Amino acid sequence: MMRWLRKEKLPKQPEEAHIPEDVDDHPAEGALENPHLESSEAAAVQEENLGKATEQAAQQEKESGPILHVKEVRRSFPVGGGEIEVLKGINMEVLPGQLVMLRGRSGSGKTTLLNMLGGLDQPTSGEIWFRDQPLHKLSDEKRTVLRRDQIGFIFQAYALLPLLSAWENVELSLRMAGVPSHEWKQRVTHCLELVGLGKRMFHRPFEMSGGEQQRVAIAKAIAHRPKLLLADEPTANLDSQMGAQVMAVFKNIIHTEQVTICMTTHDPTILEVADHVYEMVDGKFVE
Ligand SMILES: Nc1ncnc2c1ncn2[C@@H]1O[C@H](COP(=O)(O)OP(=O)(O)OP(=O)(O)O)[C@@H](O)[C@H]1O
Repeated sequence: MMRWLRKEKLPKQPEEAHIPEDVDDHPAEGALENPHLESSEAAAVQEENLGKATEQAAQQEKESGPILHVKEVRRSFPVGGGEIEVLKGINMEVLPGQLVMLRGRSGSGKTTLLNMLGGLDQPTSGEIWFRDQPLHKLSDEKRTVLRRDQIGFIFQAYALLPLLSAWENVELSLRMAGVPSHEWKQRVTHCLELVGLGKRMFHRPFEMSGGEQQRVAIAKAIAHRPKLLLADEPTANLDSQMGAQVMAVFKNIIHTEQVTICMTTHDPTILEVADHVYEMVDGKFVE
């Protein structure tokens, strides 16, 4: 049976993450009560313990070396009778729990590199390691499995199915990732609440702002608990306030979901939230 979500039982967002609260005062239809939160005191203890556990997990991950290691990567494409070299010797490391940005002008090669970090494409030469997996050598099949299990993607244009509600969009990604159906309800609720959309769960994309749609896309991308989230210009279609909200969600999920984020951007105003910025010029990183 469906129940109302009582306000005092909503999980708190960390203060530093300015994720907007839903303005709608009506509780979300079908939202779940959390049976573990018997009182506000218990909730506070639970939250504190969770915080400690996630910090420890993040620390352990950090100590275990990079999640991505890119060595001398080059990528050429055949064009006309010749070839164009788009990536010209890229080296980078991404540590677990980092928010890393690739910044550069249009055509500098950011998307080409991001596609390779996610195993959508392979380098002409060089190496890309995802943990102990050599993405540069894996077959299409193995890269597909790795992507499905461990990587989430977010695009500039949200990539939501327009006739499905926010809830159904997120649920669909769990179905596709092969997550057991008994986990869907709790996980979809959790992910949508995490991105500040607990009261927009049953809206369809056209009933939401661009920023809200992008936050649904984030919930969808993290629902199957990927280790790595790749985002191609996730704030490009948003105004500065909505862009800042998306960045606040990113900072938040790094801690709560132990995810690592690598994103491309043109936007200089969001660079300050990055742990590391790689500046790309004509297929190379510059200082
Ligand atoms: N499959 C391909 N075949 C030929 N050229 C390609 C191919 N993919 C990318 N390129 C070229 O590589 C260059 C870099 O493209 P890429 O999309 O990586 O740049 P970008 O920095 O992400 O640009 P933007 O910010 O506009 O998205 C461009 O000149 C593009 O035309």
